Amino acid sequence: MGKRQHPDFQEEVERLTFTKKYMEMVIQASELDEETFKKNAKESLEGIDLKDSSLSYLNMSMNANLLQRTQEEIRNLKKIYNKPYFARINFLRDGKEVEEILYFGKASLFDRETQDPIIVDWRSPIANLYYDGRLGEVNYEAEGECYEGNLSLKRQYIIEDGELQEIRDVDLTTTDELLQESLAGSSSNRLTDIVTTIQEEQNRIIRADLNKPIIVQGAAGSGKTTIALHRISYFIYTYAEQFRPEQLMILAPNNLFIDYISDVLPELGVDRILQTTLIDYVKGCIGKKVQLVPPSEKLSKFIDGSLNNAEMVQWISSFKGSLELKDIINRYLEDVLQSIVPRGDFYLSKFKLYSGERVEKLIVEQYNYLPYYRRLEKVGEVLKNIVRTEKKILLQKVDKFYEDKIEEALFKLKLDPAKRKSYVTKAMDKKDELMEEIQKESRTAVRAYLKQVAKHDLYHYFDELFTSRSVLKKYASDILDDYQINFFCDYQGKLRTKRKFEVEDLASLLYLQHHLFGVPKELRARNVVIDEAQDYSYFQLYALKSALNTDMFTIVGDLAQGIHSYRGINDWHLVKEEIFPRATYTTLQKSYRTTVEIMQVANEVLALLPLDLPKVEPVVRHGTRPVFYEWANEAEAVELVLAEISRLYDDGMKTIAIIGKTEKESVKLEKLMSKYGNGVYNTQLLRENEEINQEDVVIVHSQLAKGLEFDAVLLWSVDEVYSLNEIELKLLYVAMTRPLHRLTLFGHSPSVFLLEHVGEGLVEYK
Ligand SMILES: Nc1ncnc2c1ncn2[C@@H]1O[C@H](COP(=O)(O)OP(=O)(O)OP(=O)(O)O)[C@@H](O)[C@H]1O
Repeated sequence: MGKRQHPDFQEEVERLTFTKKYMEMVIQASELDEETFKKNAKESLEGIDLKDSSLSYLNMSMNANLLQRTQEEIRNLKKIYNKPYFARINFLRDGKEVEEILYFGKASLFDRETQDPIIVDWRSPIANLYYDGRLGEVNYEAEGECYEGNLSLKRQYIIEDGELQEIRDVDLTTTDELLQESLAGSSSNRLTDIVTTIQEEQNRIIRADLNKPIIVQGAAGSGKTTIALHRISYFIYTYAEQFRPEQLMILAPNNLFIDYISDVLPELGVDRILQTTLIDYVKGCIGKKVQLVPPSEKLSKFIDGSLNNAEMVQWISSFKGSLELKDIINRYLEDVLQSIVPRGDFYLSKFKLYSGERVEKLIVEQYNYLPYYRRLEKVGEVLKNIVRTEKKILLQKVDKFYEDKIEEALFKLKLDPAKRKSYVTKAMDKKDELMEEIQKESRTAVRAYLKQVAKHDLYHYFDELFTSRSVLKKYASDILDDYQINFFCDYQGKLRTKRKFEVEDLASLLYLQHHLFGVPKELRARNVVIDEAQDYSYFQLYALKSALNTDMFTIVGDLAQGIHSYRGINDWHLVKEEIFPRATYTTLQKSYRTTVEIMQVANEVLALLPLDLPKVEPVVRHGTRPVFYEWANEAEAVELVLAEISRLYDDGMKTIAIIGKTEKESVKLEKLMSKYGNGVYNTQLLRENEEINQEDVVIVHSQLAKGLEFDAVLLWSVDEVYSLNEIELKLLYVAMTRPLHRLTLFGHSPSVFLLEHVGEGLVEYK
């Protein structure tokens, strides 16, 4: 059927026109409301009644809320005006006679008089029928109730610039048509929203119980990042009343990645959420400079074999991320806690105001929900209050005591006049002295009492535990042997001399910071999304959970891409059992990014990994086989690369990346391109804190390419070859799974990409 020959096409054009008109009207009316609210705000500010401020403030804040909501409504409607909806369903509820016709879009719009929905938000419960339901008998849940009925139509719309281009009815056979088209499109170096084509398995994750953590092991290109972002959007929609977007946080692997996902969040109606990296987050929590050894340095050294004592360095990296280290720190913290309990009772002058035992109880038990140093502050506050109230009573008592004595001397005791005089003077002096002492000490007693506790900064504690062999041994002797303890302390000692930390240390730093000093309120997110979570360590996840005091995490990752597995996670079940016992664990096996031909080759590399992961199933989309070009010298290699880039552009590829194995290799590739490339194509050597320039051919190393995607990828090996060890296999797998459409390999022999392990006929050799 031709594009516009659908029998309902005209009717749908009319519906679209109506919807747009209605939106215009609502926008206009809301803009008028906006003016009124603004005027009200101005008037209530001018006429603020200082005597009756509570009522005025109440009015003002109500008005401000209305203004904010109206502005948001206007913003949302304007945003979707050119594409108000993308799908429709016809649903006959059981027991009803008239079908509901519902249009789904990225925001909702209701008829202002009847409250009937004109557009239904894709995140509303009933939208499940579109994503989940086949035609026929279906049901959906809303607010704990299950609604059943019959779904007779699922229709998709292609609307561009506010004009209806095409409509498609989705039945059992054609469900994937729009998905196919959307995947066949071009990558813009930017992640996009997928609300129109969210698949059933993805929808389940987006809408999985929002009150529980979720762990997703997803194949390369299965939509993990995309889904995690859609889940945030769904969360904010569902809990709009309880959560502000600022209370949500995304932890991304680097700033390049944050830039890569930055377009999709506003598209999904989520823009004020905290987006950061683990490194920046921990720095923010500590509030100090943390000088890190460049995180990729160790990986590069592992790869090029330049590490001394690699086995022990590997051990130390994984130990720093283990929950055993957390146990050791816990033991140490118990002693730290004892060390901050002031010794002895609290006195004001010679009067005991509070027993040491009670102070200890406050610190160890009563305030155990607070960081240690906050507990001390609290004790300070308690003692100050006591001083404030007790001081008056004490002064009165002292006054009375000496006045009684004086009176006795003057009127009751039989003393000779000289003695009496001296007695009275002494008593008066003593009284003055004591009262003055009480007055004076009342200002200093608390400070003096707490001063006995030696205070230190975070690094002191970190160093004390990790660089002193005797201290570490005290807490770790049943976990580590002497050789390990000595190695650990020496290793940390060297880092301390350089005043540096490793990325692996972030877990301990955050954990100690949380227990000793606490994390700033604005950084205590209530819901967290972690992407590329396979690169985190168990302890990092544990420390984050403790510091944030919530287990509301969405954790997505792929063990097959765990290039930092020497320090990261190897087993999601351990994460679930030991850190997030309430979590739901789920897997995504389908890849939406890559063509069947490319995925077949990547799957062969995956099979070489010592991991128990099933093959990735590409969504059926065919392309050309990956091609291998053999070169004899560097100049020839560049020539071949340039010719391929030209072909790729001719074939309509928009974003192209050349991926080198390591950072060093990609620097070399950039040099070769500028030496022999005659400036035919602009290249951009990608670094961590850069934005991708879409027009340029991007040169990037495999580790940094993780998470990104391009229309076409050229793997180019000059000096560096991929070998069969686990890290390098993972790097190769990551690199091979970046393209949407085309993969070309350049090397001086097929074995540099381990192609001898790839089944015959899967790669074309030139
Ligand atoms: N349901 C879908 N409809 C359309 N496109 C989709 C769908 N799911 C995923 N995609 C696309 O597939 C590509 C891969 O998605 P994404 O980057 O989220 O995957 P990932 O699992 O995070 O990948 P990786 O682990 O390799 O980084 C993106 O271009 C995304 O837009």
